[in-house]
Amino acid sequence: MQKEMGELAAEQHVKYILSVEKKKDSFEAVVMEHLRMNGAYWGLTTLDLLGKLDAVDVSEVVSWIMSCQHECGGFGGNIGHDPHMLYTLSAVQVLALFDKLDVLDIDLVSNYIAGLQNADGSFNGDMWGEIDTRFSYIAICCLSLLHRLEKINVEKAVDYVVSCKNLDGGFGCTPGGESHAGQIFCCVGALAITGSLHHIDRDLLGWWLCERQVKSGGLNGRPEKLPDVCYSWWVLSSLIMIDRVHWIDKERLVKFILDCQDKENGGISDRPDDAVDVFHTYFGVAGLSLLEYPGVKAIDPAYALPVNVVDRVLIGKPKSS
Ligand SMILES: CN(C(=O)[C@H](Cc1cnc[nH]1)NC(=O)OCc1ccccc1)[C@@H](Cc1ccccc1)C(=O)N[C@@H](Cc1ccc(O)cc1)C(=O)NO
Ligand SMILES: [Zn+2]
Repeated sequence: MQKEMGELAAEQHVKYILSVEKKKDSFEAVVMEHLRMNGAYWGLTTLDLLGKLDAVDVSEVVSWIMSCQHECGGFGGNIGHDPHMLYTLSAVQVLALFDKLDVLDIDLVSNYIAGLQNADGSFNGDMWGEIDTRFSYIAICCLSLLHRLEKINVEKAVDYVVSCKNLDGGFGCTPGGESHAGQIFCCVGALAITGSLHHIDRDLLGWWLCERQVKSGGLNGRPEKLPDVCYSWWVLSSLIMIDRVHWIDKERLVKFILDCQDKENGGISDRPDDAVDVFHTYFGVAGLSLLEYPGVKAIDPAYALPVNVVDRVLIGKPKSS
């Protein structure tokens, strides 16, 4: 039956995610081939948020993930692809989802990440040396999940992130870089995980963030830009971490996300009537989770993983025998 506008077509989105996992020759699969490790994280976290992670073959996914690991400890975006921070975090996050972190040589992976820190506290994305606050977040999030934060200089890592704070209260990818919602998520997330949120002016940054909401209810990434579902994550998770989420209209944002669904074939697009993809399906469902939408599991705004997964990994529970 035709669902009225304001409903999450959860079963359709589950079917869509499972279909993308299967199709190897689709346009999306080819375009995203080098990002396949990220795609696994987006798709599988969506399934878990919708309570359907048991629909996948764990051992098949785990062996594929491990076949992407290099002897240096880092993971590539697909089999045979060069290792990079981006894919290493996604691999760790997926293994955490499955409660399979014990398949990892934890010290090998954490030495790979720690080896990418520079003297000024910043991080390179890989051996080619691109520096970006994205990689500060990835290093801190990953090492926190692996209980190996002591392998890096956390104080210098925090100092570098703070050095990227702008006069508008936001953060850029390097010192002096323009404020952008994605970079703000990375910097706020890194500070949240290291217990360093006191460096943030919550009202100033909260104002910049709540100004991202446009009349349609959607959020954009920078002033004057179009709204985009993935910013429902980058902006919203940042607002929640600094306790200013009440400054936006949550109902209208829910409506914007629901309007971006393809309710027949499943999937969520960046804005209404655009083509759906796994990336925006994940960030749409994750956004609804942050908005406490019924039927969606709670997600942790800093770790971008279901709360029950974060609790299990950080607090740890005796492994079920
Ligand atoms: C690499 N990438 C992006 O650059 C997206 C593109 C986009 C989607 N909607 C609007 N633009 N942008 C993006 O993730 O921006 C958020 C962001 C920017 C900087 C830092 C962190 C997050 C997306 C993939 C994508 C490409 C093209 C179209 C859809 C998805 C992506 O992998 N984003 C990564 C974060 C990221 C962002 C930028 C990068 O250069 C690399 C990685 C992520 O979300 N990991 O979980
Ligand atoms: Zn987007």
